[in-house]
Amino acid sequence: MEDKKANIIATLTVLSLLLVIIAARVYLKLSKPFYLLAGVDISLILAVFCFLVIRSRYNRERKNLESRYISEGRELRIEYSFLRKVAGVPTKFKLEDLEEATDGFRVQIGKGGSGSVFKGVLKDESQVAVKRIEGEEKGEREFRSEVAAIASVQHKNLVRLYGYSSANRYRFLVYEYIPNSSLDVWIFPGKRRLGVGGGCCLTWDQRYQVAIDVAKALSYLHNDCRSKILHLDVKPENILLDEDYRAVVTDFGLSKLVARDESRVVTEIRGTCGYLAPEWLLEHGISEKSDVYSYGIVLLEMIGGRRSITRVENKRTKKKKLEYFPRIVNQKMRERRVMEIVDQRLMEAKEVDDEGQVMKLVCVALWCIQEKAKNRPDMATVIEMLEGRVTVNEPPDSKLVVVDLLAAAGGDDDDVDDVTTGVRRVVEMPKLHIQRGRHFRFPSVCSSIISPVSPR
Ligand SMILES: Nc1ncnc2c1ncn2[C@@H]1O[C@H](COP(=O)(O)OP(=O)(O)OP(=O)(O)O)[C@@H](O)[C@H]1O
Repeated sequence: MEDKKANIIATLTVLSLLLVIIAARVYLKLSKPFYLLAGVDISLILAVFCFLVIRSRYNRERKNLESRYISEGRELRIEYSFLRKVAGVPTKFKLEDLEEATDGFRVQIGKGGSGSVFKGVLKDESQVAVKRIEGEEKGEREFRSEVAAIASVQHKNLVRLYGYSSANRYRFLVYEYIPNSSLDVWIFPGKRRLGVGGGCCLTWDQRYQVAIDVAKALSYLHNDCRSKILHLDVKPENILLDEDYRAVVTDFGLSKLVARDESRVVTEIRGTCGYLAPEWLLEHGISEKSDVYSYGIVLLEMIGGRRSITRVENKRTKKKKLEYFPRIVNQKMRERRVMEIVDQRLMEAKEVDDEGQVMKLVCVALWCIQEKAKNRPDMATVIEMLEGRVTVNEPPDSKLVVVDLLAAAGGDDDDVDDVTTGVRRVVEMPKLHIQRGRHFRFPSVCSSIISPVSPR
């Protein structure tokens, strides 16, 4: 605008100076005053030209410099945000940023125990999943532990936290977006992806790879971080699949940071029924082996394409009772009939021909769900087993009584939906007392469901 103004003034000045010369020529003829005036006029016109040339050069250079600074600034900003991402420093977002990114929280891609998850796109075009934590006190606790735990971790099989926001009554966590939903929709028939449809089935090889990926993520959390991180909510809903169907573990809402030298911690019961290790009930304190247990249950669910606990109806009495899949697997493994427990859809598609590999996965799973935590392998050993560097021996026989009890503790005959759907429900757990002679006293809610209780 200023440039234009200056150009107009310069042009008008030149024109008026030319007019002065013409007028002088008419009135003064070729007299001495005319030459004097013409000389002054021409010098002024030349001065205006020089001013215009210098000014335009100056402007050009200024513009060049400006655009260089802008692009350098942008590069710096990109570099800064890249470094933040690489260093894993979560950004504090404004609520308006998240509203804009999610288009007013329009596309919901998930719902869990602590809130809803929405799809969004940030200004730098990265796709994100924005988790809106709902609920007052519980939400605050989960929010804090999630930020604390995940802010410091960097592993390709663990979800990345881009940032967070704490505005009004909601708190938000902003994660990288993982496109292929969670493992449950890929292994359990009939499960649907929110807003996308359903009926998906992961191949055997993909399942085996997912088993290795999750083991690596957990091993990293247990062994390679500054503090030991216990996830404490390992289940198919918290295992996301990326574009190549590789696993990315998410949801650190229940996780716990533990000092390296602490072998066990005592904490209130948290987790999802069906995936809780027996030590939660026995009140001995929990450890990373509690994650190993939940992982073992997930392995069994991947092999069988079914939940570890299902509700079955007695054809004769029409009474519903809970069926416990790990016990069936244990029995089939001892009878060397492991192929009978493999997901029927995979068998029909003739996808699984390596019985040895099935046997290996079953044995690893049964090792992981050993009732005594010390008998379970650590996650690093599980990786070695799955990748074939360590021989997998047959696990000791186990009645799985305590485990069965824990599974059942989430619901009784009329109310078992939560235990059979993987929805987190931290129930008032029945206290299990160890009496002399090592008998267990079972509370009434469970006594009708569990199978033979024997002194152990
Ligand atoms: N980063 C992500 N990318 C894509 N989808 C996601 C992402 N995070 C979560 N989801 C979807 O949202 C669902 C619920 O997420 P999440 O498990 O973190 O919520 P939650 O409230 O903590 O659940 P819960 O506490 O019951 O385990 C997931 O099962 C998944 O389908």
